Amino acid sequence: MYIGVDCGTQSTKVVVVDVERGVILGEASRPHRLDEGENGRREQAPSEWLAALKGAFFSALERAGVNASQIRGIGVSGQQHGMVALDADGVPVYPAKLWCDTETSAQNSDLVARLGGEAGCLEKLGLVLQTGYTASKIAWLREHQPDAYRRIDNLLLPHDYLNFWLTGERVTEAGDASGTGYFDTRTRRWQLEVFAEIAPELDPQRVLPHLLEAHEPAGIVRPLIARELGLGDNVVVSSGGGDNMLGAIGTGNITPGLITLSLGTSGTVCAYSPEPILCDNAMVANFCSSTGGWLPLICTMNVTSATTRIRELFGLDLTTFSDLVASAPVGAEGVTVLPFFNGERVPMLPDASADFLGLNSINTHQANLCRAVVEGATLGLRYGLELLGDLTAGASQIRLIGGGANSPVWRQMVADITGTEVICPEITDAAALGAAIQAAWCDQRAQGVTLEALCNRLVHLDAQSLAEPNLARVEAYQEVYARYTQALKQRHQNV
Ligand SMILES: Nc1ncnc2c1ncn2[C@@H]1O[C@H](COP(=O)(O)OP(=O)(O)O)[C@@H](O)[C@H]1O
Ligand SMILES: O=C(CO)[C@@H](O)[C@H](O)COP(=O)(O)O
Repeated sequence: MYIGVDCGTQSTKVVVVDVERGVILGEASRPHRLDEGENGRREQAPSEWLAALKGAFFSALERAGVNASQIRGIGVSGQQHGMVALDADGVPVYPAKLWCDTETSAQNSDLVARLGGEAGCLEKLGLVLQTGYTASKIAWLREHQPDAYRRIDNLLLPHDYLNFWLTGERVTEAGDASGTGYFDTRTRRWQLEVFAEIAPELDPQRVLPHLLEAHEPAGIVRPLIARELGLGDNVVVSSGGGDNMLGAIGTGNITPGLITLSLGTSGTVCAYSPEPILCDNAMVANFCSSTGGWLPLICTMNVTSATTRIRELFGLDLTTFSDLVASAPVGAEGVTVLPFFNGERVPMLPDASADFLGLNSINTHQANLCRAVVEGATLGLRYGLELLGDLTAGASQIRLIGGGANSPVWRQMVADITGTEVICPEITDAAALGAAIQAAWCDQRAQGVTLEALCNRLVHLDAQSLAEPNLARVEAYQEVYARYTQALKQRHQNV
């Protein structure tokens, strides 16, 4: 039995997997709070992740009917980019600034300029720095919290921090490290010249975690934690990775030809490549995978965060919201929403706010507003999919994951807006499943067990979730998408 953990933005999920029988035995989640403030500040206390992990761990085991002593290995997936800066005692010097924090957009623009603009970033890092990546968060801390900055002894990402708590080891791997902004995604090594530009006073040998290969263990669960969780001795913890990297494993996206699309707090689209990617469009993140390959990706910042905002504004539960979305026509009678409540990464508008366009006395009602915000979030992902261009060539199916994938209405909308067949894995929290699969790979690789074999055994698609594009709606969405891109163009001109 193996455990997969996924520390997302809104909650931490845990799955228990029986690898021999190829079944998921139980899953559970626990929420965390998001601390939002002026100027795009979005932070979380890492202690909340630990509390959520423990709560979800015990609950998932109970649901699975499994005793913790039966667990052989754990894999951890985490929201990407978050800055977890620890002091010499392993205590955070400041709350974790998250991937969706845009308070550091000025520091990001400054860093991009100092690295020689987009071309300089591509040459040095293999990707263009974006607000949200870890680099500008460190630069921000240096400028705004110099006392905390001076106490930094280690710079980890959320999944590294959970691995550190489990094992006591300060390590990372290429998938998540590629979202720091001080890592060369082509050579899979830290980029020390760029790191010195961001944090000249910090010694990279001391503060940057040791880089592992994806199949290597982060360590063994330390005795104190093993006792607390009821685990046996020598439980292995795999390298883990960013949630998008482990979501790719959990959808079987470990060879070219598939697209994984996530409707989580963020929206992401990614495709696997066995070779390094050097897409020169600054919005494409040329990340590494957590399997030894590469995973070019686009990320939009306002997906379920945006739909939840409107749903809660109207005081609706998920079912009523979904029914209202389904009741409105394609295109919401001319209402267009650019849902950039949190600023946006793709398109690159970190300081943007949301726009509701085309409202008139006839079309302004709940159903259209609900549909338009879901359409706006989904049209943004089509825009991202188009940016990936040839990187998704040959892919005939979208594997849909994340909380929003539980909605049949949304699944059909993704199929109609992208014109591509959509299917969900049995478990929409594919990142947690991917983490469990990676843990089994790490533990059983020496016996000749391959990642491909494990994915074949454990990634089951849910035939009930299949959504085929409806030709009439695909056609209708061409015009809606044109309206959306026109609104984007207008927005860019106004920035
Ligand atoms: N049936 C559904 N329809 C629409 N949204 C849903 C549905 N089920 C869950 N969600 C939304 O999914 C979000 C959580 O998604 P998740 O992928 O777990 O996020 P994260 O990993 O970023 O924490 C919540 O905002 C929740 O409201
Ligand atoms: O920043 C990115 C990807 O670059 C986000 O995708 C985060 O990794 C957060 O993921 P979710 O909480 O939405 O799953």
